[in-house]
Amino acid sequence: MAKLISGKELAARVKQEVAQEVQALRQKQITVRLAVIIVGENPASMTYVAGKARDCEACGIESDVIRLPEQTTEAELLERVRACNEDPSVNGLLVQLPLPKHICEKNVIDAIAPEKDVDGFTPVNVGKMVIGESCFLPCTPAGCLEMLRSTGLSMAGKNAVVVGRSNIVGKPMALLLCAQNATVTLCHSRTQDLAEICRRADILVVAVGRERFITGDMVKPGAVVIDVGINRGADGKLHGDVDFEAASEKAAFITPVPGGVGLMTRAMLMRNTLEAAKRQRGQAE
Ligand SMILES: Nc1nc(=O)c2c([nH]1)NC[C@@H]1CN(c3ccc(C(=O)N[C@@H](CCC(=O)O)C(=O)O)cc3)C=[N+]21
Repeated sequence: MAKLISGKELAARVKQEVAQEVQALRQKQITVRLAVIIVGENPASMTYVAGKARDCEACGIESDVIRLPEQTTEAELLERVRACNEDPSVNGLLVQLPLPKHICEKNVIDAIAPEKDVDGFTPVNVGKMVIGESCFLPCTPAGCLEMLRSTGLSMAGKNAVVVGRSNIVGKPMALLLCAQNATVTLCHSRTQDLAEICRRADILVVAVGRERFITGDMVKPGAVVIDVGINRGADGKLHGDVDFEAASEKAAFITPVPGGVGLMTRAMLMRNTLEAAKRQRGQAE
């Protein structure tokens, strides 16, 4: 039976550390602030943004949620982004994705000042990550890495399989695992013999967005399984991409959904926001 990697416990620990540092900064009259821009009323996005605002409060980080209507034009949104870039009281800035179809996500991400890009989505931060320079790591893969570290197992030389090649999760996850000296295989919708490849994985990270995509027979006995999926099932509940019950019988460690990677994503955002404030402060001095 697999041990559970609790996103709840790990995220609480990270947030506790962030809260302590934020408090120490406050004693020096330094505040930490995150601006979150959300366009439209996608219910999932609204839930995530509410969660981020709650985490900010728990960490003593000031949060500004800027809610814009669905019909907001790209030019109007870009103007908001620029205003946040120029506002010295804003340390971290993120624009919740997905954006309405009439807005080009690339143009919006490109407009975010890299030093405030706490999502790690701008080309500058992505490029730095690729070459191993200090940067803001994207929150979801960074959270997965923390969960892997929490097992105490070494990643060096292990077979790591990442299923899903999105810019936000799969691709950066593969790079981070590579930096940990794992042997990485990045799989996607065109991969042949996916089950075969998954069965060789000592570390299996899944981010495809399909309920029960990974079945029990695809999990190697003793593997560490990280489930990034968040799917609203026909039962109205949240499910990951992994058949949790079946995979639990094989894996040594597994993350739950809910209560797993999602909570760590938010905790990493808090850490990045604190880091942004410290770096900007360092620049000002
Ligand atoms: N610019 C941008 N940055 C993001 O970081 C970003 C984004 N856009 N778009 C969407 C994805 C998704 N994401 C999640 C964050 C928290 C939970 C989370 O807290 N999940 C809880 C449950 C939440 C619920 O009840 O729905 C859990 O898994 O236990 C999930 C998903 C951030 N994303």
